Amino acid sequence: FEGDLKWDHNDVTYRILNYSPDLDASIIDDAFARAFSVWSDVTPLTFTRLYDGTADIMISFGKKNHGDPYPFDGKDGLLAHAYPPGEEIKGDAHFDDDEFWTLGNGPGYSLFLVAAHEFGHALGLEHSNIQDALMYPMYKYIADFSLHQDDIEGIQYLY
Ligand SMILES: COc1ccc(S(=O)(=O)[C@H](CC(=O)O)C(F)F)cc1
Ligand SMILES: [Ca+2]
Ligand SMILES: [Zn+2]
Ligand SMILES: [Zn+2]
Repeated sequence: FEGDLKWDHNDVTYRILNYSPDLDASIIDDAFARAFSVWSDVTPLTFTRLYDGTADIMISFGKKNHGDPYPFDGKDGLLAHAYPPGEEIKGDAHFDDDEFWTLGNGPGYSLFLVAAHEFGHALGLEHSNIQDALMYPMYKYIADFSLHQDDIEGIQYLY
């Protein structure tokens, strides 16, 4: 998706519009908060959760056609997508609720890992060609996750 280079402010806001039935809402809230802290740990960015109105990053779960020109595809395949910074839908992150969202190493996809990757896009990052980088375009479960140097260099170039 095309978009601006980066946010023109460091105090980025987000709002969780709806939830997946796969995990308890408090678990989802925490997974998103941890995914944001991946990026705030290495930049001057702060992330504040809003409970109404318009936030920079509007987060939602949807299936197939979910209101934008990029429909999801049922189980597997596309897991999620996010728009680069900007107004309106730009910056927003959508998660395919035909996936089974989990956190551990069991079946399904880690909501934390996928969200951390999507939020990278929502901050302006493109894909990495380093397989161990978070921004590598293929999902791979990682137990004790930490950002790769390539991810850190990418985000610190922007902010
Ligand atoms: C590690 O995090 C992700 C890896 C791959 C994906 S994806 O397979 O859904 C990817 C979307 C993306 O790169 O954000 C695909 F092209 F749709 C999402 C998150
Ligand atoms: Ca899918
Ligand atoms: Zn979408
Ligand atoms: Zn991606």
